[in-house]
Amino acid sequence: MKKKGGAAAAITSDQMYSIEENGHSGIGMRRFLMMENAGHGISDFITGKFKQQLKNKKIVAVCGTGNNGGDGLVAVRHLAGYGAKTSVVLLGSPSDIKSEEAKLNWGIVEKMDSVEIIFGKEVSDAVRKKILSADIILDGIFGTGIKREIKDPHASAIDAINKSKKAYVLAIDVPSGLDPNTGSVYDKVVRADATITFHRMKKGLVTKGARKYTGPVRVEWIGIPPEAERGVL
Ligand SMILES: NC(=O)C1=CN([C@@H]2O[C@H](COP(=O)(O)OP(=O)(O)OC[C@H]3O[C@@H](n4cnc5c(N)ncnc54)[C@H](O)[C@@H]3O)[C@@H](O)[C@H]2O)[C@H](O)CC1
Ligand SMILES: [K+]
Repeated sequence: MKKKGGAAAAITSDQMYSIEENGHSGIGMRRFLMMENAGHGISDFITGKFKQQLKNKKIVAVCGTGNNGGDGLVAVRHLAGYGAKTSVVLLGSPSDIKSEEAKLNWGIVEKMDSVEIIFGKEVSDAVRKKILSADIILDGIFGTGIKREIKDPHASAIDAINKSKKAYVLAIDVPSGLDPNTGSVYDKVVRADATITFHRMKKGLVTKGARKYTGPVRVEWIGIPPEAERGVL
């Protein structure tokens, strides 16, 4: 019998997108629900790791404008409820946010006084300081959607995360900069303390050498019915 969660069960990003689409369009398990489960899974991981002792802990979600960033937005919303000092750094402008589900979650955090929001197309000194002073960093820059060379502001954000000496860094789905299919590094990559990946293990996370970027990897089921895998796996 093949071991679930190991290399044998790992899937590609294309397979993941097909499963997601089958779940969304075929079964009606909508993407915003998947994102909610992903974000709650991240929050649950952090509350478990810190034994719910999050009062006044500085948590910074560094988010791109794709759905990896959207997962980060959901996570900070949950974590704000535990008394953490939560911030979102959006690498881009709110009008660049791509999907409906990520826009929906941006609209919510925008209305929360308990979440500080910083956005822009450059990593300013203030943003760098914010990242360096964090106790916990959620890396939501790139997930399965990564393509092409990494430039600023993403490159500087990855550098700032890697410079942090004290923060616990949790990679959302994939450490940003790691190819989810091959495990090769684009130009730079987040060095995470742990990674939480969704639905199934991704091939790139179990390649030789990936572990130094991923840390231990947890696979989190996000409510996509197993039936959505029919015809894909
Ligand atoms: N089924 C699931 O597992 C779910 C996963 N979720 C999360 O969604 C991401 C994938 O989201 P997507 O929007 O497709 O891609 P990314 O967020 O990874 O990509 C961001 C965005 O950035 C663009 N881009 C790619 N490479 C670069 C680059 N080098 N420089 C600048 N910009 C770049 C790209 O075009 C994208 O638009 C997955 O990892 C999960 O975290 C969902 O929440 C729900 C279900
Ligand atoms: K990521």
